[in-house]
Amino acid sequence: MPVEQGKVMKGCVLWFRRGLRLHDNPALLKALSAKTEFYPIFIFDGRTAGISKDTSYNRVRFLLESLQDLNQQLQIHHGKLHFIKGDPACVFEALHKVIPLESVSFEQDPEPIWESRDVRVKTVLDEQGIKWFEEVSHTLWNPLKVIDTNGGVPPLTYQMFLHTVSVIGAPPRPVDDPDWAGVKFGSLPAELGEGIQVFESIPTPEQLEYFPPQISNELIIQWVGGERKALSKMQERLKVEKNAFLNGYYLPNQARPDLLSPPTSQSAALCFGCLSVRRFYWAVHDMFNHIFSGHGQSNQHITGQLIWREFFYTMSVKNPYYGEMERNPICLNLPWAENKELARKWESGQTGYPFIDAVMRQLHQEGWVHHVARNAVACFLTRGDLWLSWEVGLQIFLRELLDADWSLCAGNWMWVSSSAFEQLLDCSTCVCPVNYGRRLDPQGEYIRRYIPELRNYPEEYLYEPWRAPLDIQEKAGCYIGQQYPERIVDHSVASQKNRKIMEDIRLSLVSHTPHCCPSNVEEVRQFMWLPESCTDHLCVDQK
Ligand SMILES: Cc1cc2nc3c(=O)[nH]c(=O)nc-3n(C[C@H](O)[C@H](O)[C@H](O)COP(=O)(O)OP(=O)(O)OC[C@H]3O[C@@H](n4cnc5c(N)ncnc54)[C@H](O)[C@@H]3O)c2cc1C
Repeated sequence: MPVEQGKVMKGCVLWFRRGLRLHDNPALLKALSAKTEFYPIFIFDGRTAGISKDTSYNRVRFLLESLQDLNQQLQIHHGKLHFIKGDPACVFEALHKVIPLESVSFEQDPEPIWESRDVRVKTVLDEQGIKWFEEVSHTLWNPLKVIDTNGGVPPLTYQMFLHTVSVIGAPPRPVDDPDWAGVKFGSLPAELGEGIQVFESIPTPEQLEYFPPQISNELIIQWVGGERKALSKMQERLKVEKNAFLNGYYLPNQARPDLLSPPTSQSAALCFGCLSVRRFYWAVHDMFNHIFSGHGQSNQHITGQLIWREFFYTMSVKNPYYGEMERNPICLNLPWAENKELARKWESGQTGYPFIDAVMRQLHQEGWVHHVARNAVACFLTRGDLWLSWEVGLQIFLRELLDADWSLCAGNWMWVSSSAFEQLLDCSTCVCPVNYGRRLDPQGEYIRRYIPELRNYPEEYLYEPWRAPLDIQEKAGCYIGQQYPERIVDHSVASQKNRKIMEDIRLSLVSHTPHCCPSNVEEVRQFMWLPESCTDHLCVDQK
C-alpha cells in the first residue's frame, strides 16, 4: 500500500475506455482534482472499446497505438498508462485491496451494450464506498438529455433531432487541458490477483493474440492511432473544410467523394476518442465564423455528419436490440434470404462486380472505406442485389472497420437496407454496382488499385468485365470465371425482383405508427450521394 509520512495514500483512477486523449477530457480533470495519487488505466476485457476476439488486426493495432501514444504523453509528465487484462469489476475490487481508492472517473459510454459492464463496476464501487464520476464527452450532447427533451423517446428523424438539440442549445465547448504541475502518479504492483494480468508496457497486437491477415498487396493507406496524430490530422482536415467554405460548399468529404487521395477522415479517431468530437465541431464552426466574420450562416448543417453520429447514438441508447432485426422495435422484419455462400463471396470481394469487390478488399486490407463505398456494398448485400440481412453485413463491418461503432454501424445498416425506414421500401434509391462505381471512379483507378487481376482491363470493360470478349480477356491476362469470378447475380434481374418484394411489403404495412425514417427525399439523396437528377420514383440504375 502506498504510504506517505505514516499515512496511507489514497488513489484516484481514470478509467480509459474510449476517450483516449488528454485534451477535452472532463473525466481526467475530475480525477486530477482530487490531489491524491493518480492511476490512469486501461482494462482489456475483450469487449471495451469494441474489441472482441474476432476484431481485425488493423483495429486492434489502432487501439494499441492510441494507448501507446497516451502512455508516451503521460511519460512526459513522469507517469504511465497502466494496461491491465481482466474483468473490470474484479480489477477494481483487486485494486482497492492494494490502493485505497477514493474515486474512479470515466467517460460516459452511452450505448446499452456497455450497460451490464458499467452497472457491475458501479455496484462494486458503491459497495466499497468508492466515489465514481461519469462524464459526458463522447458525444456533443448527452443522449439522455436529448431523449428527455424530446418527451422521453429518441427523435425519430434527423430533422426532429435537429429541432430537439436546437431547443437544448449549442453543445458545450471543450474543457481546458489538464495542469500537470504537482500531479503524483501511483505505481501498481506486478500482481493484482488471479485472472488479472498487469502489463509492464503497452502490448503489441501479437502479445494479445491478434495476427495480421495474409494479404499479398502492400498497404496503400496506413492508418495510425493516437491523440497526437489525430490532432495534427485535424489541422489538415480544417484546411479542406476551409477550402470548401471559400468555394461555397460544405461537408467536403461527403459532397465531393475522393476514393483515391489519402483520406482526411477522423472517424477512427472519433470512435476511440483520440479526437474530441467537441474539439472538431467547434474548430469547424469557429473557422466558419472567422472566415465570414459572423455574416455567414453558421448552422448545424456545416457539421451535419457529426449530427448523424449523435442521431444514431441517441436512437440506440434505450434499445439493447438495436443491432439486430427480430427483437428490435424500430426494425422491420423483412424476409431476407439466407445464403452463406453468397455472403462469403460478398465478404471476400469475389462477387464479380469489380467496384463492390474493390471496396470489400480495401476494407479487409486497410480497415477504412469511404461512406459512399459503404453505401454501395451495403445496398448490394441487402435490398439492391443479394437480398441478405443487414445483420450479416453489420458483423463484418464491426469486425473490420477501424471506426466500427455499434450504434453508428447498425444505424447506417438499417438506414441503407431500408430496414427501419419504410418510406424507402419502393427501393427507388437503389444503387447500381456498375453505374455508381463509374460515377465515383470514372477512370477505374480505384478498381485497378484493389483488384490487381483486372489491372490491364480497358476502361470500357472494367466495371462489367463479364462483357469483355475473350480476346480482350486474354490480352488483359485475366479470364472471367478463372482469375476473376463471374458475377454472382445479374443486377438488373435481382434488383427488379427485390424492388417488387419491397413494394409488396410496403403495401401490406397497415400500421402508420411513428417510426424512424428519413426526413425527406433530399436527405436520402445527400446521404447516398445520388445524382441531382435522381427523383424519388426512378431508380438510379434505370437512367
Ligand atoms: C453501412 C454503413 C456503416 C457505417 N458504419 C460506421 C461505423 O461503424 N462508424 C462510423 O464512425 N461511421 C460509420 N458509417 C458512417 C460513415 O460512413 C463514416 O462515419 C464516414 O465514412 C467517415 O468518413 P469521414 O470521417 O470522412 O466523414 P465526414 O463526412 O468527415 O464526417 C465527420 C464525422 O461524422 C461522423 N459521420 C459521418 N457520417 C456519418 C453517418 N452516416 N453516420 C454516423 N456518423 C457519421 C463520423 O464520425 C465522421 O468521422 C457507416 C456508414 C454506412 C453506410
